[in-house]
Amino acid sequence: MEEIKRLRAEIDVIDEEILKLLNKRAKLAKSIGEIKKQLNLEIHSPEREREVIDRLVKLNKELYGEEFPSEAVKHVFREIMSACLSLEKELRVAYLGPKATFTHQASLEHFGLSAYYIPVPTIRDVFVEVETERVDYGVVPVENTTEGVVNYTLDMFLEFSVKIVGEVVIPIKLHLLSTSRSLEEIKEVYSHRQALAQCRNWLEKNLPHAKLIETDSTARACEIVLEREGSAAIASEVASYTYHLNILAENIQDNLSNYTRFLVLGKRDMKRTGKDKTSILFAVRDEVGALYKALESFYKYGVNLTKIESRPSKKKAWDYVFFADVEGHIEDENVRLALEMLKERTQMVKVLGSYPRAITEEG
Ligand SMILES: O=C(O)C(=O)C[C@]1(C(=O)O)C=C[C@@H](O)C=C1
Repeated sequence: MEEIKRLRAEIDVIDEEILKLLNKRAKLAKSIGEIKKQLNLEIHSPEREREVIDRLVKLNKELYGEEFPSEAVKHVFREIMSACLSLEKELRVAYLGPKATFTHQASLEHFGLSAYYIPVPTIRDVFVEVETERVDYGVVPVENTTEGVVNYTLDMFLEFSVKIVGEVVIPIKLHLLSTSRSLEEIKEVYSHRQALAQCRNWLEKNLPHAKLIETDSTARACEIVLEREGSAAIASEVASYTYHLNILAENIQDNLSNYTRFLVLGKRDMKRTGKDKTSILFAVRDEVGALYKALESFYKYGVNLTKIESRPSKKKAWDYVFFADVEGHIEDENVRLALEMLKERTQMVKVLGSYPRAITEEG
């Protein structure tokens, strides 16, 4: 016990030191904010934030052998910079709500707890908020490892001129939430279509007679469940706290490594960080080998194509557009040349954005 007391006293001294340094850091950030305002510069600098995190994770590995986990370094500094930024400017972020959706969780992970979050009811509304500059950023889901692409999000890029300025990838852990305490009482299960689909096998095995009802979001399912006895929602752990629901069963998704990718939308071009991705939209001519010729542009300049999706153009029947992700930034020479060639070989090319790749557990 004496030993614990002594060690805690040491921790107290360190905590005070951390606190002192945090306040010193906040003051410096405020000064940077004032200079940026005078010079009319963009206050939020995601490129700088990325640089800070990358540098510290590297130091943490090289100097300290990750005594403090690098994953935690990312989270701690995410929050420190979120708080410092809030002293310079209020960052407004719209996301596909309501509160406690996975998009909310992804937004918090990307912008930290100190941003001002605005839940909006539909993916289209997120695009509208960003396009009309009522918010600085928007966050929408775009694809899931089990269920595939969120077509609705891709289609919005045909209508709006917002840019992709970032991406967030989070593991999706789905739980069965209810006001009831036992599985036997559950007659109805509410959730978003994709969440219900992701738990198909578990539901067939454990609740074969329950009625499955689709809702607009996992969070909306929780709101309904609060008012209906004998019902359960499939939603996140954050939703269980937010709506004060019991977790009846944990991790019920069929595929245990289930991830969703979200896009961060904004209005400006992002600077090159060296770990970037570029998303493009293109339409090919109606002729033999058109897609082959288009994709040859990437092959010729050694640009790695990480994803390609086709969607109806909505202009003409059987007319398609392609959404593609490539590695690199539009200012990288090989990406620039590949896009020039792509423009010559297609009907239309629209760069949706070059942005820093998601910070994942692998780094
Ligand atoms: O370096 C800056 O430009 C700052 O404003 C400071 C700081 C930080 O806390 O490190 C805060 C907000 C920016 O988005 C980036 C970094």
